[in-house]
Amino acid sequence: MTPAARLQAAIEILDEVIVSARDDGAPADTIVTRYFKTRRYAGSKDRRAVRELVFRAIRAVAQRPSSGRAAVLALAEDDPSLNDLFGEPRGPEPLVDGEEVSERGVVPEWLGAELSPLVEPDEWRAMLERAPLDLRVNIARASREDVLGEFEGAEPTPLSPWGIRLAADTRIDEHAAFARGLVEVQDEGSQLIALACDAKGGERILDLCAGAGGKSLALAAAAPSAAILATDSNRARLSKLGPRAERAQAAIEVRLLNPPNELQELSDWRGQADVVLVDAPCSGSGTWRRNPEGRWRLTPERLDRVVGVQKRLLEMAAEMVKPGGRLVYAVCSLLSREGAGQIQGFLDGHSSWIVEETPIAAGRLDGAGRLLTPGHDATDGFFVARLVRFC
Ligand SMILES: C[S@@+](CC[C@H](N)C(=O)[O-])C[C@H]1O[C@@H](n2cnc3c(N)ncnc32)[C@H](O)[C@@H]1O
Repeated sequence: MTPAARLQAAIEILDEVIVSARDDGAPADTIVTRYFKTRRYAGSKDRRAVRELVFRAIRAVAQRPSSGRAAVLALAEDDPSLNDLFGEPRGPEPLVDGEEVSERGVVPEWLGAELSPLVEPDEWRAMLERAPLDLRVNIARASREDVLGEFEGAEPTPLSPWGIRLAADTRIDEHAAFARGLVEVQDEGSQLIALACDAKGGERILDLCAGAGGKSLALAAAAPSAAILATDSNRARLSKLGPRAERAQAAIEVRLLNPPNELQELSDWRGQADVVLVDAPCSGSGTWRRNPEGRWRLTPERLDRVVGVQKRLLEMAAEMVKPGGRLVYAVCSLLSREGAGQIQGFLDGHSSWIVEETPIAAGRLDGAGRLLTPGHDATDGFFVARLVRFC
């Protein structure tokens, strides 16, 4: 493909990404892969170059653009050589005076006021920088030092005692240590959320929003004799946990929940849990460095909806904790309403809970919890708070 044809392909893909972001459809990565399934003439260099263009355009524009072309024109403001490709054979249509160019930026304008006051504009750029590849060592089966030696160029992560860091594009799915269940891909920030639970052997631990089980597996590695129940309302995500647990040789019970019946479905855990982790669905604003088009998906209505779900999940989780037990609430978000605001609301309505300092040496205090940010901690962005039920 010529450079002009690659640019045209990027514009076509971006058009699809825009529709998908509006309709809550497939992620950009999937759309890129799908696009090339029907275009066998494109070689691996073409695919890589087009993918790179698509993601550079997504990173350049904060708010969902009107078209792929408008997004690419925003990118061309940083890289004027792209303008020369318009009107070339197989390239995009020639440029027209006064054409719409999307506004460049990091944070959508309407969302700026929602960010935690800790996230000052000088650290916004870091929210879009490429993340390294972090692995969590399965400390039930190997030490970090042993596993470090198995990966060339690996460094220990600075904040999590379980993590090792590799270059962003390292492939590990065929690595022997991965196949043997000694490592899992997990951002250092996610590892710190599991650390905040301080899981101990013999405890009953409920991971209420377990998804594909990344944090359940970390909890099982930290406390192999704990009784861990991983639940989620998404069957597809939860079904990934079984094979991962098998590879890690971790004993984790899995249960699919069917909203709005979660309380009945968890009746055997009511008031029984030593720890409940609520890794709640959220805006994902802490993970834009991995999913930059998350900015295009978010709307005020979607944010309101997810804040409502978080509140409901917190209420439900509180029912499961036994007196003296702890509730760890986390969101991969940098928005106050989902983090510090959500916990303040909970504390205002529940007098039998107290805040406990999270046992992680990272982040900054944000209300009743801690905030990890890409700019300050070089992790994905997370809010985490730990509450204890005293009666
Ligand atoms: C942030 S993700 C969890 C990520 C996961 N803990 C991990 O470490 O990979 C939030 C999860 O909450 C789940 N969820 C949403 N509503 C739920 C409900 N009512 N009950 C249980 N899980 C729910 C979603 O399906 C999603 O998998």
